[in-house]
Amino acid sequence: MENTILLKDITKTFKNKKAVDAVSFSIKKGEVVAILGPNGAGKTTTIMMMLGLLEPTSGAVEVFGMQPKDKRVRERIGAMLQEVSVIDALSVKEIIQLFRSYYPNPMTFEELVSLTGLGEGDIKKRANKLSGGQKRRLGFALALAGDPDLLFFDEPTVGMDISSRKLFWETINKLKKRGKTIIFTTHYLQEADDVAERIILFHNGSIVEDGTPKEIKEKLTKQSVSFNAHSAVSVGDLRKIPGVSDVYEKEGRMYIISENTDDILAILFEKKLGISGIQVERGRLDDAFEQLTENKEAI
Ligand SMILES: Nc1ncnc2c1ncn2[C@@H]1O[C@H](COP(=O)(O)OP(=O)(O)OP(=O)(O)O)[C@@H](O)[C@H]1O
Repeated sequence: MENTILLKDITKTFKNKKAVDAVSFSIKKGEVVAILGPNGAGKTTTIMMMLGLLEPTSGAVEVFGMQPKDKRVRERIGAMLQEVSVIDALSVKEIIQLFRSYYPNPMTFEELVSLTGLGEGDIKKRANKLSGGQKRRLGFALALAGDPDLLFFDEPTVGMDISSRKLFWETINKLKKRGKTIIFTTHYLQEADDVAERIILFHNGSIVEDGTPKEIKEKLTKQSVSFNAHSAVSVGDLRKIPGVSDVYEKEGRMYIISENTDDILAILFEKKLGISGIQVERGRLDDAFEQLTENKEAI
């Protein structure tokens, strides 16, 4: 399948600081990719290089097999970056129409309004009269104006209320169904877990993990069996069960950590301990993320 994006050994140095350090990856058409990592990990810098807004110090970036700055590339890209700066003197409608005019095959105005949830009242307003959330919606509409094949969103849901967030991700799902390639960053890991097919995890300018949310969680988090604690079952006894890596009691529940929760459940039933309220859980992406970035800090 055609690579939409190809990064070959990209490094970006600001003065003496390596913001991005020898990063390589490719993204295929139609992929929905979350770029995650703590503050300062190099996410925005990488996105800026993919957009052709920053030049790499070394390495090469290809988008649709061309240089990111190529006009033919620009016409197929939409981006919503952290700062939405617009022309204050124009109305929302005028700004959207202006952006539409830059592209050969723009989305219709009506579709842009409906996809981004801009209301009747909003489109008449001048840009400088918009609330933070309305500004994000306008930024979203401008990113979609050219009906692009490739979309970038840098922390898109910051400053959005819950319903705006829901609408935003619903629209992303619609765009995904249309075969668009979508790359986004977020600090809300649940969003990445829910929406992304692939997560590229950055830390200190390098990629430390690249895989599906499921793969990353399975690799980095442990499974647990928990049940309502009761006096007949002690932490010490549970620790003796083969395959148990840890046992602890928290808020009235007993947790058993193990790589093989099926075996643990079988043993618990066999012992007829009379336990209740059983749950089997896998750690969340937050846990994986925390573990990974903490470990790397120690190295
Ligand atoms: N224009 C610049 N001049 C100097 N240093 C910069 C510049 N832009 C970024 N940096 C540095 O490069 C590193 C990576 O920054 P970047 O903005 O890419 O991180 P990020 O992962 O997007 O972080 P955040 O989650 O905070 O947005 C940081 O240490 C940052 O201070």
